[in-house]
Amino acid sequence: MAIKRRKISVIGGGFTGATTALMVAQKELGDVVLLDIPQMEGPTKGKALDMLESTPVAGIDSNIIGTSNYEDTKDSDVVVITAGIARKPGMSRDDLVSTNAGIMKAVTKEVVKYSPNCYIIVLTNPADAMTYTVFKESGFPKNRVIGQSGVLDTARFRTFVAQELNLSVEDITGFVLGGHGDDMVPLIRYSAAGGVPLEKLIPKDRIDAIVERTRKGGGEIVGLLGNGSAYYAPAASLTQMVEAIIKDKKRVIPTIAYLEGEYGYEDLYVGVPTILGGDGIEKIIELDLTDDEKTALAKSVESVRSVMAALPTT
Ligand SMILES: NC(=O)c1ccc[n+]([C@@H]2O[C@H](COP(=O)([O-])OP(=O)(O)OC[C@H]3O[C@@H](n4cnc5c(N)ncnc54)[C@H](O)[C@@H]3O)[C@@H](O)[C@H]2O)c1
Ligand SMILES: O=C(O)C[C@H](O)C(=O)O
Repeated sequence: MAIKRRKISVIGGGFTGATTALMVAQKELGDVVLLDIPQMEGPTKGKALDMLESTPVAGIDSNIIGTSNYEDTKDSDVVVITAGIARKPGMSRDDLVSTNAGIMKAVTKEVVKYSPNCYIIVLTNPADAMTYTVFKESGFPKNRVIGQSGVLDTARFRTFVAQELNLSVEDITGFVLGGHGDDMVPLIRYSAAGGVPLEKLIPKDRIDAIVERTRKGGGEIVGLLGNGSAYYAPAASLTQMVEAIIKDKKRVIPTIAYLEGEYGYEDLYVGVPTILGGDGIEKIIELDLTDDEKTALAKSVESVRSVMAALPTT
């Protein structure tokens, strides 16, 4: 049988969706379908065509189409959900919960109908609660519903550490645990520059400042943009996750994963280190935490649970 290209659908053709479609295509991970609501069909088709016309210049053989018809997403290998509203200055991600939960339910029904075997990556905020909503609505096994926050939060942390030390971003590693909110938990003990623990390289007050900036990293961009939220780094993060699945890379990266007892929590989607490969979340890595880290994680989990309590019940 002929080998076919992979198919990646991106639901929501706004800032993050369109940027993700382009980045995924630029890595030749497969053919890309960008879908938005019928009222946005023209702009969605226009963005996709514009991207497609960049492919000869870039030397890329990925087809890219824009649509509002879910039939075009049929048999996707990976579906990325970015549909929904984004916050504006003065809002928290949690303010988006009821609107976006409704959108998640509607979108998930269609995604599952046309791609019953796909892997779903959820970006829409509040991301932990939205990933949970998609999981419940899809009926998929937990390894096939994955949320994005940790790659982005860790990327922000790595950026700030690299700036602080004037070192290559490539050599900085880190992990951010917990919910995608202002009380996320950057794990300093597991962060390093070229293998050297950060605590040996950066004074405590500077580390604390970097942790604080990382926690508020989304808000920093929202404040600067004035009308929307970050999309380049989020799209790059989604692209890394799509690549990990499509190429079965078995990357050790933080994702929003469903916990069934890991870290002491049940029936909850929250950010933890995972192995992401050809079967989605193949493993959750349980790190030993100090009492302080456990307390910080508990506080972050509490925030996620309070957002989940606001999820519509029907
Ligand atoms: N988890 C993260 O790290 C992270 C990072 C960035 C953005 N986000 C979130 O991702 C979401 C999208 O952000 P954005 O900047 O792309 O916003 P955006 O407003 O630019 O795009 C959202 C798009 O979704 C579309 N949409 C709305 N309802 C839809 C539906 N039912 N079906 C299909 N499409 C629909 C809109 O028409 C719009 O084009 C927001 O909720 C934002 O907060 C999360
Ligand atoms: O901050 C936001 O609202 C968007 C996203 O979650 C981010 O962290 O950039």
